[in-house]
Amino acid sequence: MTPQFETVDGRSVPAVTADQMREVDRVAVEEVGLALLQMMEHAGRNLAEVAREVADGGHVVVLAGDGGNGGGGICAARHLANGGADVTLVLDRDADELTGAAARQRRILAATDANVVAAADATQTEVAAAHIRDAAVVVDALVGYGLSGALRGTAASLAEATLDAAHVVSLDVPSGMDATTGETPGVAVEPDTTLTLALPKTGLTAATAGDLVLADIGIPRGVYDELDIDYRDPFAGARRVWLRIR
Ligand SMILES: NC(=O)C1=CN([C@@H]2O[C@H](COP(=O)(O)OP(=O)(O)OC[C@H]3O[C@@H](n4cnc5c(N)ncnc54)[C@H](O)[C@@H]3O)[C@@H](O)[C@H]2O)[C@@H](O)CC1
Ligand SMILES: [K+]
Repeated sequence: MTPQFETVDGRSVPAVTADQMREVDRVAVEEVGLALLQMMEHAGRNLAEVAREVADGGHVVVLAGDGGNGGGGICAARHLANGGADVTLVLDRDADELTGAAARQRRILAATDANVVAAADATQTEVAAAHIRDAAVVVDALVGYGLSGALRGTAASLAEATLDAAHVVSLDVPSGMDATTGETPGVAVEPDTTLTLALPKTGLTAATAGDLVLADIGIPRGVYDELDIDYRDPFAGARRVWLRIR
């Protein structure tokens, strides 16, 4: 049965599959004119605020991959560093292997004093795992709705290391979980909190998502109308709202 999502004051919020969310992003960019980096800035800012609240002055470790999910995580690392937080970014590859928006976010982050670990080999993955164990909060931005098959390689090792972390906040969906079905074909992060973007994803459940927060990334309702998604503004002027899953 597909889970039903509602705000804590009872407003129903439709859920979308990965394919539907890909279409939302496509229409937002190609037909409406939003830039990916604009939406990502809202994602990263929201994520940084949630992580900062949980960390309460402690060390924040941000795990990031090379896609849109990783880009949002690196953006959050910048906002955390700008605000004076003790933050370490852990990449699941060498920094020069990043592409697109993630590479752009990494370049901007270089102007902060955030610590960066590129977990490209076993030694660096062990360094990263030690950071994860000691962190007040770990931000999981390895993979979002772009997951293909079981989590592999360094991303899988880092996800495994989060299972012992004090508190994990996943961006959009837990890495390793299929955003549409909720299935976990291999290792997957088990977050305490999930910050999902724009609309909840159909695969999120109370058991897998932890506490669920929905973040506004600035998509106007015309995008949802174009795709026949029954959208009623859940935010009422707030940047994010808690959701209940039934
Ligand atoms: N409106 C948007 O388009 C926005 C999207 N954002 C995020 O971007 C995500 C979608 O971005 P993408 O389409 O780039 O996809 P993702 O970032 O979800 O996933 C692609 C990345 O994951 C890796 N990957 C996929 N399957 C893997 C596996 N089994 N093992 C290891 N690595 C794997 C790929 O190599 C690639 O680096 C969303 O979930 C969302 O969180 C936000 O950052 C900002 C705004
Ligand atoms: K994630």
